[in-house]
Amino acid sequence: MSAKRIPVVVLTGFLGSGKTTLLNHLLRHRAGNRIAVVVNDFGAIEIDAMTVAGQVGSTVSLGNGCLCCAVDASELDGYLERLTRPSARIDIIVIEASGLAEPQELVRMILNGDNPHTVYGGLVEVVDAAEFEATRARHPELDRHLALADLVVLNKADRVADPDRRRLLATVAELSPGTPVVSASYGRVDPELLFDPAVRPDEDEKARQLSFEDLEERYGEEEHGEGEHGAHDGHLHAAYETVSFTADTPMSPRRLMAFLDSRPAGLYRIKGFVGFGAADPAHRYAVHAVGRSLRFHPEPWPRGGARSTQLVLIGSGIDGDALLKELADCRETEPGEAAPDDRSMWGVLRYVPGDGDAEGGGSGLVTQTGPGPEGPDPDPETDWP
Ligand SMILES: Nc1nc2c(ncn2[C@@H]2O[C@H](COP(=O)(O)OP(=O)(O)OP(=O)(O)O)[C@@H](O)[C@H]2O)c(=O)[nH]1
Repeated sequence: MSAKRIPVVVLTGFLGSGKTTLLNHLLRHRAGNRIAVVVNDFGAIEIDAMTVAGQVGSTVSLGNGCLCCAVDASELDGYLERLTRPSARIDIIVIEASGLAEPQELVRMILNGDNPHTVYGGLVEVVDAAEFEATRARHPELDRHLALADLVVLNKADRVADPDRRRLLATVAELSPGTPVVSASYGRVDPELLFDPAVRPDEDEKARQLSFEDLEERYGEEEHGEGEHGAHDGHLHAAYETVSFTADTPMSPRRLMAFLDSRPAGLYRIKGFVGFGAADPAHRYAVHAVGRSLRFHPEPWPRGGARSTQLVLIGSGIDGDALLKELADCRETEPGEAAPDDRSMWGVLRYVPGDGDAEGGGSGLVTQTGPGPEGPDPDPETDWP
């Protein structure tokens, strides 16, 4: 059998490190390669799948739950089987793991799969340069994620000063000796790093990458100890709770900003889309909170879909029900409560990145509608009010 085997690359990294951003960059610069994407969202609403969808023909979503603990690995096997049919003409498959996934479990699933048309294409670990040290202090297990990586992308380089970036590069090099590390902003890495045959494992390169046996040796029993959370003990997601919020009534910009300003420290990640009704009828606002940073990206509403707000909140030690109630209270109480010409959107617009801070082609940024915020625009990434 001489049919080419399709590399399956696993893209991992802690919550909000920039995996979807990097993936979208790759999809925009794929140099003729046909890429299939498997997205593993954590949360009942598949925000990541929605963000990637539209960029690529073959996006499949594995839905709610952590792929690393998929009891039913056959769902992934089924997708891989479909994606590797010759009629799909796929050159490379990228699995974007949830921000709480255990990379070794994913790698194990791929190495252990019996699909003769795929080959493990390596693990890309995305690191958030601005959050890395604090995240590592909370989750020392991230060190071993780095140790497994075939390529580390130190992302959000724009958010750290050069000496800090150099220190981080040195730390990553120590944790993952011999692994190539590139720093990037908005995931803008050279796609060749993933697609180049030099990175693709072929028969001779097996020695360089992990084998199933290596994994079993390193992580075999230790990862599967049964405890309070069953087989998930020690997994990042065991400590996190995810809640999903949907509203068909527009959100009040003022009340939503008050909610975001006072969000609890444990609420590490918020992502989704917000509709502000009459305050900006033409756009929905993609929202991303990662740690204390907050961003809104206005984009035209997709045609034909319902104009609803959809948010996923992920945190540790959070009271999910209370947060959902608070969010429900952020809905407009009267239709058209926030008008386009009042100042209600100013709080939101402070967190829309400026031109010099775009993610590059196709990020969907638009110019601000209505009057801009007064005074100089603070750096929305660092200036938490
Ligand atoms: N300043 C800055 N922001 C970035 C960079 N890369 C990504 N972001 C922003 O970080 C936020 C999270 O990015 P995503 O790509 O959604 O992160 P993710 O890892 O897919 O998130 P999860 O799937 O929730 O784990 C978004 O607001 C991005 O625009 C970067 O290099 N610099």
